[in-house]
Amino acid sequence: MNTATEANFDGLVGPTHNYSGLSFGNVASLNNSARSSNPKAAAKQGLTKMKALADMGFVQGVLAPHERPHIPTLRRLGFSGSDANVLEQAAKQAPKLLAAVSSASCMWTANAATVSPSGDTVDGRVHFTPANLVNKFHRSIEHETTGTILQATFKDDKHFAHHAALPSVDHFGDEGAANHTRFCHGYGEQGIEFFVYGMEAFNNSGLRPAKFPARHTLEASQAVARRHGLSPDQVVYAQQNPAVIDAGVFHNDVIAVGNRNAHFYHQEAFLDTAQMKQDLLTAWGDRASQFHLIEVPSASVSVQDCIQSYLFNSQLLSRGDNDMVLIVPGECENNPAVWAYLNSLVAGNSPINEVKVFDLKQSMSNGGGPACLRLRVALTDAERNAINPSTLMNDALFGQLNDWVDKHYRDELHEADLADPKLLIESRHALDELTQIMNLGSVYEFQK
Ligand SMILES: NCCC[C@H](NC(=O)CCC(=O)O)C(=O)O
Repeated sequence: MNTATEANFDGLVGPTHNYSGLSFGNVASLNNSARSSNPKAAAKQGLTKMKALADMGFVQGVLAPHERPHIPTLRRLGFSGSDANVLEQAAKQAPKLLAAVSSASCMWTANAATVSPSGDTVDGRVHFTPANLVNKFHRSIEHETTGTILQATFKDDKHFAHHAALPSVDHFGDEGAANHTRFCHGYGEQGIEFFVYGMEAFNNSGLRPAKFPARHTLEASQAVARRHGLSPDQVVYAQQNPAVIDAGVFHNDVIAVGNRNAHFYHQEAFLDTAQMKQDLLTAWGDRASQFHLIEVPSASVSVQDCIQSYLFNSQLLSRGDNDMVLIVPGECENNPAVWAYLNSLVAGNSPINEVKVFDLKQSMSNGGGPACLRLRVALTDAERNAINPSTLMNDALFGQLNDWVDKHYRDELHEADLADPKLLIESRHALDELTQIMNLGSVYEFQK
């Protein structure tokens, strides 16, 4: 029998993880700028979550971090000389630019790409489009390396199709799977791909947020759906409520999460909730009674509580039919309204039967919870067997990566440390070794 499963590929936190306040519209990023970070703890918190999921029986992969500070970008922007000179000049003349090219933001792999499983695509392959992340300069430099790492992980073109990112311009602002969910009966069957956008680029009369940017456009999602060869009647689009973007919900995965036959979302998440429900149920077809719309009312959990706790930035994982576990960050347990809601949810008769809490404080302080840290890839057995096996989490890889973090990572980093030429050298040594551990080949510019 062809049993398909959902794999989660988490971003391994890079050695330059820091808080620089780079993401306008992301409340945690802005509130924690100027704080010092702990890259070693950040990487270990992520590894602990990955290992726990692997131990629970889920297929768990690892995506390598990018080379940071990114000297090639600084050269493109006019800095020259040796790498040490480039760094020194940038630190002196444009420290905020240096912070931007040093961010470890590629750890949030929900934003790495949009993935369409083979059950949904016209050619029966798994399709990947790296997200251009054009709305934030520090993230707009990720997609090329992301594409290279995805290709080194999902190598076999019989099974996997890799596209380039969409044009890097606001009209096609694409934040990848942070705004994309798939509903299905079994992971190998044809599913419904649900794309959520912040605004329409080519329709000036459409509603838009006023204070914070809409990072993702409808036109970007439509282009991804065309490229991936999705069947139009299996695609649903919905606009995010501009008011929640203005409150700090910069990605839809801060206020909704879906899996198989369950959509778990906040009452205020969408501009037109009734339409969203109707469109999903129409696409689902018969057996509509098996589709769970779990709407959390504002009276139980406010939008502010969603943003503070990251209740919906959780991983909704299937252990079997109608049996799901929700992976939430520690902040949910510390928020009385959210914790009370979660306790009533698991006691009720939704498919969500258990909640597991993880400490991801280092990532959360930049606005990244459990769901931001993972890219979901539904895979058939044949596709799973075609993945680079050195990227899959198990006891051996967990041990190796923890030792590697202990050897190379600092336990304190301030924005000012980004100018330290030793940090650049340390990071390159670390990544060079990582490409051997994970059998990636030469994926970084400094290796070429
Ligand atoms: N899906 C979660 C993404 C979080 C990410 N934060 C950041 O890039 C903050 C980086 C900083 O401020 O140092 C973002 O906003 O895209």
